[in-house]
Amino acid sequence: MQTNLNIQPLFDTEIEVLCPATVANLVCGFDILGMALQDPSDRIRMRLSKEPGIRIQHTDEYKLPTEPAQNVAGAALLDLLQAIPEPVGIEISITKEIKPGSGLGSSAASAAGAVVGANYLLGKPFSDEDLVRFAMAGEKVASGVKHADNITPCILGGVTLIRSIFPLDIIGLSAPPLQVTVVHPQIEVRTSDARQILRKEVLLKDAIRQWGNIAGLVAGFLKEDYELIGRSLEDVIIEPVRSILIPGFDEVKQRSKAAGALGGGISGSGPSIFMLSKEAATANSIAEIMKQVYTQLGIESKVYVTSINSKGCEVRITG
Ligand SMILES: Nc1ncnc2c1ncn2[C@@H]1O[C@H](COP(=O)(O)OP(=O)(O)O)[C@@H](O)[C@H]1O
Ligand SMILES: N[C@@H](CCOP(=O)(O)O)C(=O)O
Repeated sequence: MQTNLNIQPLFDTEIEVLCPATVANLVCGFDILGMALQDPSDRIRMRLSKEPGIRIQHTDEYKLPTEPAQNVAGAALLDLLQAIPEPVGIEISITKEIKPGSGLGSSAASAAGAVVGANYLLGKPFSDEDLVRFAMAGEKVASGVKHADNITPCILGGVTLIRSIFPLDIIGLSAPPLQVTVVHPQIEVRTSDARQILRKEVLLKDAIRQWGNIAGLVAGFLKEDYELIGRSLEDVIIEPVRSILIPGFDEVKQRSKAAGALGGGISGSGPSIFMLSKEAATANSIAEIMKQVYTQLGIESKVYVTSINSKGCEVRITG
């Protein structure tokens, strides 16, 4: 518990938090790189209560657990509440547009949005780093391990690099304007499953290639060098294993690149696939290719043509 916190609870205020989807890994940066998207987003309505405890409701069809310790938002809030001296209650109602198991940071959106909202209602006693730490307790519930590559861009917006989680070291990266096309084939890949199939050891030659790509991608963002970004979007470690779980992956990637995409790959742990491009017209052509691939495979899909969200979770007073 932190004893010197300045807590000023807003008991009579109701808020809504807009929580953006995120693309983790950015192909080569497993667990360390991520970016927030303009679309889709979840919404969380929240208020404080004088009756201690966390009460969770869902207004969507996903039948997610409402028991706080099993819901990622609840787990993150339990961690946050342990850090404050006075017991308070929190009531939250979650409306998900980011389907769980999508690879678009569905779990992170709930965990991040819940702690951003609670911090606002408590008079903002916590730093962004504190909020990332609390929200990681939610990711542990969803995937079995703490990782901050979705949580951080969801809270801060933009493109972020997590140099380390213990101790937490976050670097916000500038990036040139980019169009992002995302396809979410309507199959579920749980992050916990997609982590279990990964090899535990990496060949040195693959590690060297991956380091080159991560460094190249970060340099490409900072230098606004689209060609460098494109050629660094390569993953020789995770993608060869996980792409097997995603029907149509190779075709989407190959045809999107032929249509002018800078590059792309699996979004988070999949099954969503994202592609980056410079021009809006290219992003729209890629969307058509993605739809075609999944129509031909007989798999329902949802396609988003969007861009980087620079704000992260946004709080609005509703009552
Ligand atoms: N509020 C919540 N939002 C999303 N997923 C949740 C929530 N609470 C618990 N979960 C669980 O987390 C898992 C989804 O997380 P994950 O597999 O990481 O999906 P995603 O890749 O979309 O983030 C599911 O098992 C789901 O039941
Ligand atoms: N680095 C994690 C990211 C998981 O992202 P999600 O959107 O699938 O939850 C991983 O690749 O396992």
